[in-house]
Amino acid sequence: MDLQPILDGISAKIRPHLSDGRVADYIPALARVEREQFGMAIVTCEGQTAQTGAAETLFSIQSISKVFTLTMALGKIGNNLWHRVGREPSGSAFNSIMQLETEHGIPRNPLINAGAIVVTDVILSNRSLISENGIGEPGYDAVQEILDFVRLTAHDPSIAIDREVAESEAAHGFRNASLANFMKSFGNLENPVERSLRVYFHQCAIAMNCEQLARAGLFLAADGRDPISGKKVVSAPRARRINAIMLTCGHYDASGDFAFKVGLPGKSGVGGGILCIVPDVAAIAVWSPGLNKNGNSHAGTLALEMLAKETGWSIF
Ligand SMILES: NC(=O)CC[C@H](N)C(=O)O
Repeated sequence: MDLQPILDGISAKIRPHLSDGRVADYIPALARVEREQFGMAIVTCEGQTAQTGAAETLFSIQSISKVFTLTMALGKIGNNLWHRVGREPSGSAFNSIMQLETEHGIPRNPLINAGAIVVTDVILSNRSLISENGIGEPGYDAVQEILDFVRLTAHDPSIAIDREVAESEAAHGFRNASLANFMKSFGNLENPVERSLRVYFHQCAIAMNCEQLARAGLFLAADGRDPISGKKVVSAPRARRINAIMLTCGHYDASGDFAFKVGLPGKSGVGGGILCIVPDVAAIAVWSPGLNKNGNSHAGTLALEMLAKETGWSIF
């Protein structure tokens, strides 16, 4: 299938929709991103690539980082993760605190903020790297390990953290701090709250473009093995399960709607990006900063809907 004309067509059709939605404004670094931007990139399991629009413009991956940290945490503690975080859709906003009280500090799933903070805590407690003098700021190593993992899967060592975004996440992260403190009170965080939050804020602030993101997610489309390098990232059953969680939980309280419209596992972030997996076929990344009321990219979702329709790609 020739993907380039399909992407070019979507790019033209999406234009009138780029002014819909609102750019995330909880931190200044995201609030000043120009809304009318759109980029999309596809990498197939056979190594074919196609891209359109601002596919090389860096954006803040935000919650899309939760897919990479989930993969890492499962690699470290396997199914023990499920004692500390569930795998059910939450049906509520990404930063909701409500369910945590009735569910005793166990977040519904790893792709909402509370769940991702637990996942971060697992990474912190099970770091592979030890700082040079062994007594350095322990959080530093976990941040570096997450960044290294993303660089490895994307095959791009230039990927970096936007320090300004990371700092303002911390300066404005009152809601995330409440989630973390609440979970700590139930004994579901092993590390000091500030340390887990620091790592979480830094993973959200990783800056990537659509090309890099699609490449980084490709192992999830190919049974956990990077089909281009041949390197195994996770086992096939694990890749299948990460995809299942993306499908059911990747768009917060709009996960059902995304499955209905697009029919593929996907993970969104408030930076306007979405990573989408077509099992056995391709990984797709789309970016447009205008968000719908659920905090998911408005034009990005629409573009994926168009792509699914035109290619027939769906898991259903
Ligand atoms: N949905 C998101 O992308 C949320 C990430 C954001 N940094 C937060 O923690 O609130």
